[in-house]
Amino acid sequence: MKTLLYNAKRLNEDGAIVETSLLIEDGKVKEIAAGIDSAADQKIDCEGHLLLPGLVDVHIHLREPGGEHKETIKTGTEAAARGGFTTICSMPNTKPVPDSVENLQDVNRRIEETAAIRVLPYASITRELQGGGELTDIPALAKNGAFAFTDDGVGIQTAHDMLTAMKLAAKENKAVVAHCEDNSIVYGGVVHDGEVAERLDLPGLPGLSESVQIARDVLLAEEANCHYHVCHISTKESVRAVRDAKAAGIKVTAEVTPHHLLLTEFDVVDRNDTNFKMNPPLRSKEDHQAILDGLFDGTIDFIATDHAPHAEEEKAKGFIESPFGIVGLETAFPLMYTYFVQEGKCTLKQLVEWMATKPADVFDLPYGKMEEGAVADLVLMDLDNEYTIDKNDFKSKGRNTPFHGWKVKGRPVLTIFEGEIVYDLKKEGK
Ligand SMILES: NC(=O)N[C@@H](CC(=O)O)C(=O)O
Ligand SMILES: [Zn+2]
Ligand SMILES: [Zn+2]
Repeated sequence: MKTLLYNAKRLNEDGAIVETSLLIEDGKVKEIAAGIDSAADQKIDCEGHLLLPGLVDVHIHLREPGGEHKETIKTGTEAAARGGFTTICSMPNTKPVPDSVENLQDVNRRIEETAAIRVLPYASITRELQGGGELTDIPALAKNGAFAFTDDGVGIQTAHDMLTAMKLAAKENKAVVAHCEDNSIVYGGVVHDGEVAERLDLPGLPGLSESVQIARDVLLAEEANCHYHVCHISTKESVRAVRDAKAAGIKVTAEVTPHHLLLTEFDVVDRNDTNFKMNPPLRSKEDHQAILDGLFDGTIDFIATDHAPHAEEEKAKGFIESPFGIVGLETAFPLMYTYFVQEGKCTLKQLVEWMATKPADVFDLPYGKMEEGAVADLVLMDLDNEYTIDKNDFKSKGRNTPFHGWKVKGRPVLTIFEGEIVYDLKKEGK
């Protein structure tokens, strides 16, 4: 089976946009060159749009099994494809938790049956995602399809448990991926512990609960010689701890979310708008500047959405009672393109590195690059397509976004996974 994508553009080595065509054969990129004139079973006119490697997101929540009213593997992967993603890694805070080989195999069976794109599932570090207590059988889970290990949603509370997990994961050449939160200094917080918490009279979540675990964990990672990856980094001190650890040669990497790059605590203005409630919370202006600096100097390696869908009735319970989390898969690229690339904060090449190449490289995945011989995971972006984000338009079941109504430019129009079309904007009649 051959597919020819013609009349397209691509980014060259220097980040310039040049004319191209691309030939797919049997699910792989066969040739990338201008004016390929080959016989093909299918020819697609790219209408001058930009071909990029399919985006990669190593931090998303699919909710299946156990939370199908929030999202399913089907709806979550359709949302991902619509957002231009072809590889996503699913977090283990499901019911049941993938904390045994049997449960992990069940997740993989479901993925095989219903996923629109590639899903690589995490297994948990602890039984039932308790952040401590009994650890899972990390060697067995590693040998049976765990992408990496995490208790995302909770922090690992003791150094002993974290060290044991890291030593086991390192032996299997797997990463430990950490939601960093020391429960002893969280104090029931729901927004950043700062000016806005006081103004809105909401309990504050101190940045220290995150950074103190990162500072601990980088030393444990050094001892265990383990790849340690920090989820959704959000504070100045956290960035400093990662920067210092990298300088010391420790195998640490970190991700940041689009919402922490685009918003601060001052965007939380309404005590009832829980679309601004997520963990970690939107932080101070100083923290925001530090994560920008960290992303630009390479301390923070890439962007991940932390797509966390919740049902509307759950999010309607107010700032104290509602669950933490917002969706992100369908808005990440347009938001980052509009508010970073278009505003001259970064180049398009940098954005593609942060959203495709680097997350794949950090986890040794053979994706995230558009090159001959690679799996044909591609996205066609219409950089001139202007529209308004509408939560009611999402393929995700989640409507919990703080970006509803934002004007954006740049939109995936066609997503190709292993050589097959998995999303086509034209079919939406847009
Ligand atoms: N980020 C969130 O606010 N929520 C996530 C959990 C998590 O990523 O910690 C969720 O599963 O809803
Ligand atoms: Zn988390
Ligand atoms: Zn998460």
